[in-house]
Amino acid sequence: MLNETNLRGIYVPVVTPFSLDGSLDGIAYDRYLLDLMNRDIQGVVINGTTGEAPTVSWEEVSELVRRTKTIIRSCGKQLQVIVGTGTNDTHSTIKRTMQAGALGADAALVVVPYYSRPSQAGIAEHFRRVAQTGMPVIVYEVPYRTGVRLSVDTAAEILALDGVIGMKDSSGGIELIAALKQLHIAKPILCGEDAYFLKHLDHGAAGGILAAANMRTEKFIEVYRLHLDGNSTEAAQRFDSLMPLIELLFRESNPAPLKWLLSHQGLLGSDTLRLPMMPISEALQVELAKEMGN
Ligand SMILES: O=C(O)C1=N[C@H](C(=O)O)C[C@H](O)C1
Repeated sequence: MLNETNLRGIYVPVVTPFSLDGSLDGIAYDRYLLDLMNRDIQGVVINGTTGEAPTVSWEEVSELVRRTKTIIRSCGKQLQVIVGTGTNDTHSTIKRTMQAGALGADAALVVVPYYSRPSQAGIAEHFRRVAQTGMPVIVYEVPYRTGVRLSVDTAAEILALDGVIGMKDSSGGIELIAALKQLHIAKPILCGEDAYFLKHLDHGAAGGILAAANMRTEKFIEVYRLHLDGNSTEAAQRFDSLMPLIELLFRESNPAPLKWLLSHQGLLGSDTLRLPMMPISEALQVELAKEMGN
Protein backbone atom coordinates (compact mmCIF):
# COMPACT_ATOMS: atom_id res chain seq x y z
CA MET A 1 0.00 0.00 0.00
CA LEU A 2 1.12 3.51 -0.67
CA ASN A 3 1.44 6.07 2.07
CA GLU A 4 2.54 9.67 2.42
CA THR A 5 6.17 8.61 2.83
CA ASN A 6 6.60 6.43 -0.23
CA LEU A 7 4.52 8.51 -2.65
CA ARG A 8 7.44 10.12 -4.49
CA GLY A 9 9.41 9.87 -7.72
CA ILE A 10 8.32 9.41 -11.31
CA TYR A 11 5.02 7.70 -12.09
CA VAL A 12 3.97 6.83 -15.63
CA PRO A 13 0.25 7.18 -16.40
CA VAL A 14 -0.43 4.37 -18.85
CA VAL A 15 -2.49 4.54 -22.01
CA THR A 16 -5.37 2.13 -22.64
CA PRO A 17 -4.64 0.38 -25.97
CA PHE A 18 -7.58 -0.30 -28.26
CA SER A 19 -7.76 -2.51 -31.35
CA LEU A 20 -8.95 -1.04 -34.65
CA ASP A 21 -12.54 -2.03 -33.75
CA GLY A 22 -12.29 -0.06 -30.50
CA SER A 23 -12.13 -3.05 -28.14
CA LEU A 24 -9.53 -3.26 -25.37
CA ASP A 25 -6.26 -4.67 -26.75
CA GLY A 26 -4.89 -6.71 -23.84
CA ILE A 27 -2.00 -8.16 -25.87
CA ALA A 28 -0.74 -4.69 -26.80
CA TYR A 29 -1.18 -3.57 -23.18
CA ASP A 30 1.00 -6.44 -21.92
CA ARG A 31 3.70 -5.67 -24.50
CA TYR A 32 3.68 -1.97 -23.65
CA LEU A 33 3.75 -2.62 -19.89
CA LEU A 34 6.59 -5.15 -20.20
CA ASP A 35 8.60 -2.46 -21.95
CA LEU A 36 7.90 -0.06 -19.05
CA MET A 37 9.19 -2.69 -16.61
CA ASN A 38 12.74 -2.06 -17.89
CA ARG A 39 12.65 1.49 -16.57
CA ASP A 40 13.41 2.79 -13.12
CA ILE A 41 9.99 4.27 -12.40
CA GLN A 42 8.23 4.34 -9.04
CA GLY A 43 4.91 3.15 -10.36
CA VAL A 44 2.16 3.30 -12.93
CA VAL A 45 -1.21 5.03 -12.98
CA ILE A 46 -4.07 3.16 -14.65
CA ASN A 47 -7.26 4.92 -15.80
CA GLY A 48 -5.97 8.46 -15.48
CA THR A 49 -6.55 11.11 -18.11
CA THR A 50 -3.87 9.42 -20.22
CA GLY A 51 -5.77 6.13 -19.83
CA GLU A 52 -8.89 7.77 -21.38
CA ALA A 53 -10.89 7.25 -18.17
CA PRO A 54 -14.12 8.79 -19.55
CA THR A 55 -14.58 6.04 -22.16
CA VAL A 56 -13.17 3.02 -20.33
CA SER A 57 -15.62 0.81 -18.42
CA TRP A 58 -14.91 -0.32 -14.88
CA GLU A 59 -14.74 -3.95 -16.11
CA GLU A 60 -11.97 -2.91 -18.51
CA VAL A 61 -10.14 -1.02 -15.75
CA SER A 62 -10.34 -4.16 -13.60
CA GLU A 63 -8.82 -6.22 -16.41
CA LEU A 64 -5.98 -3.69 -16.77
CA VAL A 65 -5.27 -3.85 -13.04
CA ARG A 66 -5.17 -7.66 -13.11
CA ARG A 67 -2.86 -7.68 -16.13
CA THR A 68 -0.62 -5.06 -14.52
CA LYS A 69 -0.30 -6.97 -11.25
CA THR A 70 0.50 -10.19 -13.15
CA ILE A 71 3.22 -8.53 -15.23
CA ILE A 72 4.81 -6.75 -12.27
CA ARG A 73 4.87 -10.04 -10.35
CA SER A 74 6.29 -12.01 -13.28
CA CYS A 75 9.10 -9.44 -13.62
CA GLY A 76 9.88 -9.57 -9.89
CA LYS A 77 9.32 -5.81 -9.60
CA GLN A 78 7.99 -3.77 -6.70
CA LEU A 79 6.20 -1.13 -8.77
CA GLN A 80 3.35 0.77 -7.16
CA VAL A 81 -0.03 0.60 -8.91
CA ILE A 82 -2.31 3.62 -8.67
CA VAL A 83 -5.80 3.37 -10.15
CA GLY A 84 -8.09 6.21 -11.18
CA THR A 85 -11.39 5.59 -9.36
CA GLY A 86 -12.89 9.08 -9.24
CA THR A 87 -16.20 9.94 -10.86
CA ASN A 88 -18.57 12.86 -10.35
CA ASP A 89 -20.74 10.72 -8.07
CA THR A 90 -19.59 10.04 -4.49
CA HIS A 91 -21.39 6.70 -4.26
CA SER A 92 -19.78 5.21 -7.37
CA THR A 93 -16.39 6.67 -6.43
CA ILE A 94 -16.52 4.88 -3.07
CA LYS A 95 -17.55 1.63 -4.76
CA ARG A 96 -14.75 1.80 -7.36
CA THR A 97 -12.18 2.77 -4.73
CA MET A 98 -13.04 -0.28 -2.65
CA GLN A 99 -13.01 -2.50 -5.74
CA ALA A 100 -9.58 -1.15 -6.72
CA GLY A 101 -8.33 -2.10 -3.25
CA ALA A 102 -9.75 -5.61 -3.65
CA LEU A 103 -7.93 -5.92 -6.99
CA GLY A 104 -4.62 -5.12 -5.28
CA ALA A 105 -4.17 -1.44 -6.17
CA ASP A 106 -1.79 0.46 -3.89
CA ALA A 107 -3.71 3.74 -4.00
CA ALA A 108 -6.67 5.41 -5.68
CA LEU A 109 -6.35 8.55 -7.79
CA VAL A 110 -9.56 10.47 -7.14
CA VAL A 111 -10.36 13.41 -9.36
CA VAL A 112 -12.23 16.41 -7.98
CA PRO A 113 -15.87 15.70 -8.93
CA TYR A 114 -16.43 17.21 -12.36
CA TYR A 115 -19.39 18.62 -14.30
CA SER A 116 -21.81 19.23 -11.39
CA ARG A 117 -19.69 22.12 -10.04
CA PRO A 118 -20.26 21.22 -6.37
CA SER A 119 -19.51 23.72 -3.58
CA GLN A 120 -16.17 23.59 -1.79
CA ALA A 121 -18.00 22.00 1.17
CA GLY A 122 -19.45 19.34 -1.16
CA ILE A 123 -16.03 18.55 -2.59
CA ALA A 124 -14.51 18.26 0.90
CA GLU A 125 -17.34 15.93 1.96
CA HIS A 126 -16.84 13.82 -1.17
CA PHE A 127 -13.20 13.25 -0.23
CA ARG A 128 -14.02 12.70 3.47
CA ARG A 129 -16.35 9.84 2.51
CA VAL A 130 -13.95 8.31 -0.02
CA ALA A 131 -11.07 8.51 2.49
CA GLN A 132 -13.15 6.48 4.93
CA THR A 133 -12.88 3.44 2.64
CA GLY A 134 -9.41 2.76 4.04
CA MET A 135 -7.84 2.92 0.57
CA PRO A 136 -4.99 5.47 0.31
CA VAL A 137 -6.39 8.37 -1.70
CA ILE A 138 -4.50 10.79 -3.96
CA VAL A 139 -6.51 13.92 -4.77
CA TYR A 140 -6.41 14.84 -8.46
CA GLU A 141 -6.86 18.58 -8.99
CA VAL A 142 -7.34 19.43 -12.67
CA PRO A 143 -9.70 22.43 -12.84
CA TYR A 144 -9.51 22.96 -16.60
CA ARG A 145 -11.04 19.51 -17.00
CA THR A 146 -13.39 19.37 -13.97
CA GLY A 147 -14.88 22.86 -14.25
CA VAL A 148 -14.31 23.61 -10.58
CA ARG A 149 -11.16 24.78 -8.78
CA LEU A 150 -10.15 23.74 -5.26
CA SER A 151 -9.55 26.72 -2.98
CA VAL A 152 -6.32 26.58 -1.00
CA ASP A 153 -8.34 26.13 2.22
CA THR A 154 -10.34 23.23 0.78
CA ALA A 155 -7.19 21.59 -0.59
CA ALA A 156 -5.56 21.91 2.86
CA GLU A 157 -8.70 20.55 4.56
CA ILE A 158 -8.77 17.52 2.24
CA LEU A 159 -5.04 16.89 2.61
CA ALA A 160 -5.48 16.88 6.40
CA LEU A 161 -7.85 13.89 6.19
CA ASP A 162 -6.55 10.53 7.39
CA GLY A 163 -6.46 8.30 4.34
CA VAL A 164 -5.63 11.10 1.92
CA ILE A 165 -1.94 10.55 1.26
CA GLY A 166 -1.19 13.30 -1.24
CA MET A 167 -2.21 15.28 -4.28
CA LYS A 168 -1.65 15.30 -8.01
CA ASP A 169 -1.50 18.96 -8.98
CA SER A 170 -2.60 19.64 -12.56
CA SER A 171 -3.91 23.07 -11.66
CA GLY A 172 -1.95 24.72 -14.44
CA GLY A 173 0.49 26.81 -12.43
CA ILE A 174 2.54 27.03 -9.26
CA GLU A 175 0.07 29.02 -7.15
CA LEU A 176 -1.59 26.04 -5.45
CA ILE A 177 1.58 24.15 -4.55
CA ALA A 178 3.26 27.37 -3.38
CA ALA A 179 0.30 28.24 -1.14
CA LEU A 180 0.09 24.71 0.31
CA LYS A 181 3.82 24.68 1.05
CA GLN A 182 3.44 28.08 2.77
CA LEU A 183 0.87 26.41 5.02
CA HIS A 184 3.52 23.74 5.79
CA ILE A 185 1.40 20.94 4.31
CA ALA A 186 3.74 17.97 4.57
CA LYS A 187 1.81 15.43 2.47
CA PRO A 188 3.40 14.85 -0.94
CA ILE A 189 2.27 16.84 -3.94
CA LEU A 190 3.05 15.31 -7.33
CA CYS A 191 3.22 17.43 -10.44
CA GLY A 192 0.53 16.44 -12.95
CA GLU A 193 1.27 19.06 -15.55
CA ASP A 194 4.38 18.07 -17.48
CA ALA A 195 5.51 21.54 -18.55
CA TYR A 196 5.53 22.64 -14.89
CA PHE A 197 7.52 19.68 -13.58
CA LEU A 198 10.72 21.56 -12.78
CA LYS A 199 8.89 24.55 -11.31
CA HIS A 200 6.86 22.21 -9.10
CA LEU A 201 10.06 20.49 -7.93
CA ASP A 202 11.42 23.95 -7.08
CA HIS A 203 8.33 24.44 -4.93
CA GLY A 204 8.73 21.17 -3.08
CA ALA A 205 6.89 18.64 -5.27
CA ALA A 206 7.68 15.04 -4.37
CA GLY A 207 7.76 13.89 -8.01
CA GLY A 208 5.37 13.71 -10.92
CA ILE A 209 2.67 11.75 -12.72
CA LEU A 210 3.73 12.67 -16.23
CA ALA A 211 2.33 11.38 -19.51
CA ALA A 212 5.48 12.55 -21.30
CA ALA A 213 7.54 10.21 -19.08
CA ASN A 214 6.20 7.38 -21.28
CA MET A 215 8.92 8.69 -23.62
CA ARG A 216 12.48 9.55 -22.50
CA THR A 217 11.65 8.14 -19.08
CA GLU A 218 15.28 8.06 -17.95
CA LYS A 219 15.67 11.76 -18.64
CA PHE A 220 12.67 12.60 -16.45
CA ILE A 221 14.17 10.43 -13.71
CA GLU A 222 17.51 12.25 -14.12
CA VAL A 223 15.78 15.63 -13.74
CA TYR A 224 14.12 14.40 -10.55
CA ARG A 225 17.32 12.92 -9.08
CA LEU A 226 19.55 15.86 -10.02
CA HIS A 227 17.05 18.20 -8.42
CA LEU A 228 16.90 16.03 -5.30
CA ASP A 229 20.70 16.18 -5.08
CA GLY A 230 20.57 19.98 -5.24
CA ASN A 231 22.03 20.03 -8.74
CA SER A 232 19.48 22.49 -10.04
CA THR A 233 21.48 23.87 -12.98
CA GLU A 234 21.95 20.44 -14.51
CA ALA A 235 18.34 19.51 -13.72
CA ALA A 236 17.21 22.64 -15.59
CA GLN A 237 19.44 21.83 -18.58
CA ARG A 238 18.02 18.30 -18.82
CA PHE A 239 14.47 19.58 -18.41
CA ASP A 240 14.92 22.24 -21.11
CA SER A 241 15.85 19.49 -23.54
CA LEU A 242 12.56 17.72 -22.74
CA MET A 243 10.39 20.76 -23.39
CA PRO A 244 10.02 20.39 -27.20
CA LEU A 245 8.70 16.84 -26.70
CA ILE A 246 6.34 17.97 -23.92
CA GLU A 247 5.03 20.78 -26.10
CA LEU A 248 4.31 18.37 -28.97
CA LEU A 249 2.66 15.75 -26.73
CA PHE A 250 0.18 18.33 -25.43
CA ARG A 251 -0.38 20.35 -28.62
CA GLU A 252 -3.44 18.21 -29.36
CA SER A 253 -5.55 16.49 -26.67
CA ASN A 254 -3.64 14.06 -24.43
CA PRO A 255 -3.27 11.08 -24.96
CA ALA A 256 -3.76 11.22 -28.76
CA PRO A 257 -0.18 12.35 -29.59
CA LEU A 258 1.30 9.85 -27.12
CA LYS A 259 -0.77 6.98 -28.49
CA TRP A 260 0.31 7.84 -32.01
CA LEU A 261 3.99 7.78 -30.94
CA LEU A 262 3.62 4.49 -29.07
CA SER A 263 2.02 2.88 -32.09
CA HIS A 264 4.59 4.46 -34.44
CA GLN A 265 7.28 2.83 -32.26
CA GLY A 266 5.50 -0.55 -32.50
CA LEU A 267 4.55 -0.82 -28.83
CA LEU A 268 0.84 -0.46 -29.55
CA GLY A 269 -0.93 -2.21 -32.41
CA SER A 270 -2.75 1.01 -33.32
CA ASP A 271 -3.32 4.57 -32.18
CA THR A 272 -7.07 3.98 -31.91
CA LEU A 273 -8.93 6.27 -29.53
CA ARG A 274 -12.56 6.16 -28.47
CA LEU A 275 -14.75 9.01 -29.66
CA PRO A 276 -14.96 11.88 -29.05
CA MET A 277 -11.16 11.66 -28.97
CA MET A 278 -9.70 11.85 -32.47
CA PRO A 279 -6.34 10.85 -33.99
CA ILE A 280 -3.76 13.59 -34.32
CA SER A 281 -3.16 15.69 -37.43
CA GLU A 282 -0.61 14.66 -40.05
CA ALA A 283 1.37 17.82 -39.34
CA LEU A 284 1.82 16.79 -35.70
CA GLN A 285 2.76 13.23 -36.74
CA VAL A 286 5.60 14.63 -38.84
CA GLU A 287 6.85 16.82 -35.98
CA LEU A 288 6.65 14.03 -33.40
CA ALA A 289 8.54 11.60 -35.62
CA LYS A 290 11.20 14.25 -36.23
CA GLU A 291 11.53 15.05 -32.52
CA MET A 292 11.97 11.35 -31.70
CA GLY A 293 14.44 10.93 -34.57
CA ASN A 294 12.43 8.43 -36.61
O1 LIG B 1 -3.02 10.63 -16.99
C1 LIG B 1 -2.82 11.49 -16.19
O2 LIG B 1 -3.11 11.25 -15.01
C2 LIG B 1 -2.26 12.78 -16.61
N1 LIG B 1 -3.03 13.73 -16.85
C3 LIG B 1 -2.66 15.04 -17.24
C4 LIG B 1 -3.71 15.51 -18.17
O3 LIG B 1 -3.65 15.28 -19.37
O4 LIG B 1 -4.65 16.12 -17.68
C5 LIG B 1 -1.30 15.09 -17.80
C6 LIG B 1 -0.34 14.30 -17.05
O5 LIG B 1 0.83 14.21 -17.79
C7 LIG B 1 -0.83 12.92 -16.78
